[in-house]
Amino acid sequence: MATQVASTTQRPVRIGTRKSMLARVQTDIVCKELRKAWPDRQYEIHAMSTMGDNNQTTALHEFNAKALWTHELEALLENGDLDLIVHSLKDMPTQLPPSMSIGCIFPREDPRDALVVKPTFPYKSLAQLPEGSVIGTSSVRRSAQLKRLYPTLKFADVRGNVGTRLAKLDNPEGEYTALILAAAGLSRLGMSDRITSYLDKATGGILHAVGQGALGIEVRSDDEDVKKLLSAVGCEWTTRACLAERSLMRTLEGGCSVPIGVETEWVRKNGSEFTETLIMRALVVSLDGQRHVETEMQRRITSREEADEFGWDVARKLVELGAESILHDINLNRKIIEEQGDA
Ligand SMILES: NCc1[nH]cc(CCC(=O)O)c1CC(=O)O
Repeated sequence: MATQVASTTQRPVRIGTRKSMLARVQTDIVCKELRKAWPDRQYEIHAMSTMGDNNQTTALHEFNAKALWTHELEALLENGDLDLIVHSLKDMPTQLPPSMSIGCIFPREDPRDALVVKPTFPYKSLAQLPEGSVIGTSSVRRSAQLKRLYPTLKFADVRGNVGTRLAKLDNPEGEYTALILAAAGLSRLGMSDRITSYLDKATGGILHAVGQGALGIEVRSDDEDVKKLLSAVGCEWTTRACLAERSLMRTLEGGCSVPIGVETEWVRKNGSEFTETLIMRALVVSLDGQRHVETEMQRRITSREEADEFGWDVARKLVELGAESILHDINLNRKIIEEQGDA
């Protein structure tokens, strides 16, 4: 070891991630692309468990869940122990500290949500589930949209990483009939065969989370070296679509705890080639699924700034349609929960 000569005098690129299997698989994707683009650099992967991984009991929506996943890794990035962090974009707060930025966004996996039915049941879709079936999901975005469409289903929290959740579903004594999970996570883990059906606006009737299926790379805003490395590996189509989604969410001040669903789609020419026209479908729904507003808009997007502006305009449209009063009630509800928590 001592005689091994480093191929470069530059310091290694230190990549931070969480410890879950999904986080590691996603980090390997990023590391592999960086090696391909910059073979002369060295890369180190540091996987850490975070507070979000360790705390499985407190309901996710009771505090700022996004900050929970990212805070500890961000502190290491800030002080230089890490050079970049690989996140599921959906878990990244829409507002980063000024010293941090998104260096790039990687190509998106299937962004849809998926229904995963317990293997001992024959049901092939949500519509086939009997009255009172228990759906495991901790996402109010998923449960609120589904309550609206399938009022006879029941919803229960399910925590832990993807593997843990599937084990809870498969447990013969378990309470869940089915789970809702991101198709992207299952696919990256090589478990797409667990998907019973896909849920999107056209088929399952629900819209996915902002940034779902994409990987966001967080860097120090002033680190030109790492930003240059990342400029060779991102995907500009995914970046613009996701920046528009994040701008929508930021404008509506939604976090994990606010049921905002979205779908973005680049209009294709001749069935395949992307054009610069982006379609966005977006929705805000009350926690009980009783009230909702939704819209669909499309616009030509030629820069990240235009993407940002588009998201803002779609949010304004939702507000015009009445999103404000739904969001107001949700925030009120959250405040009451927090006050009870203090007591
Ligand atoms: N909140 C957990 C989380 N964060 C990212 C993914 C899946 C991968 C992705 O959406 O990019 C998941 C699991 C899930 O929602 O099923």
